[in-house]
Amino acid sequence: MTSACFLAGTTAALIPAAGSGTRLGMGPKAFVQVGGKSLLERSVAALVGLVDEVIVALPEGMELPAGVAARAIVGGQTRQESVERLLHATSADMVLIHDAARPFLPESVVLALLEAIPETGAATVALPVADTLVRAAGAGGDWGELVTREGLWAVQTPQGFRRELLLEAHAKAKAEAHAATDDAGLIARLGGRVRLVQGDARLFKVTTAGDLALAEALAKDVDGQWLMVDGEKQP
Ligand SMILES: Nc1ccn([C@@H]2O[C@H](COP(=O)(O)OP(=O)(O)OP(=O)(O)O)[C@@H](O)[C@H]2O)c(=O)n1
Ligand SMILES: C[C@](O)(CO)[C@H](O)COP(=O)(O)O
Repeated sequence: MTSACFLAGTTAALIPAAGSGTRLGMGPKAFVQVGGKSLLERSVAALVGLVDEVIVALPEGMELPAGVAARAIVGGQTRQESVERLLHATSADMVLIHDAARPFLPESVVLALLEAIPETGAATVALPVADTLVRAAGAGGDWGELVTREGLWAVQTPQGFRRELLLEAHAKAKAEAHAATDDAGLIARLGGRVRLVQGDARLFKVTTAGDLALAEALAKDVDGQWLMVDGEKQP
């Protein structure tokens, strides 16, 4: 039984961490460290204790850092393939799919997601878009057309599912050679209801160097490494 106790049956956290981090350019991104801990270590630590097991998909030839409370499998050539392999590596009733690249995962968000899954069997964290959006003109560089942000949400992870439901959606996507960038969309494309759960700005995905700088700063705060002088945080 999960310590969260929202769900009947067992729950597994499945962490796709087999990416090459091309846009960051520092090698396998899950192993990049912020504040002395890898993105992977931070993502696993945020889930251990809230689920019954944690499984990580790693690049071929790589191993989990010592002390990480999870087991590892070899990931696929795409995130979609890595998740499919993770789904087949567990018999849990419910699964949480969480990018290792989103290392700052508040417990409150995990609990809210776990509570949302039973209604439809599929839920994802997401944030309402707060910026003005524009579609660039041509190859980019110039303002093209305004895109209304009304009703738009930016999808984050974790995403939570009845495992059988997501297995079926992945199988259909594979049979139809449909490539997707996330998992909830695979359920929605088949007409399944997906609950949107309020995410958190701290759940940003470390994708580029700018994100890494933000992650370094947040890691200091999260790890309580800020020096406080007269009530002010000092870097
Ligand atoms: N074949 C892959 C590709 C991606 N991922 C994982 O999926 C998450 C989101 O992917 P992304 O942020 O795009 O990571 P990368 O693919 O490593 O980045 P890039 O696209 O810049 O190469 C990451 O935790 C990444 O490790 C994975 O498990 N298997
Ligand atoms: C799954 C995801 O994090 C939801 O926003 C996103 O789609 C991953 O995209 P990436 O290009 O694989 O980083």
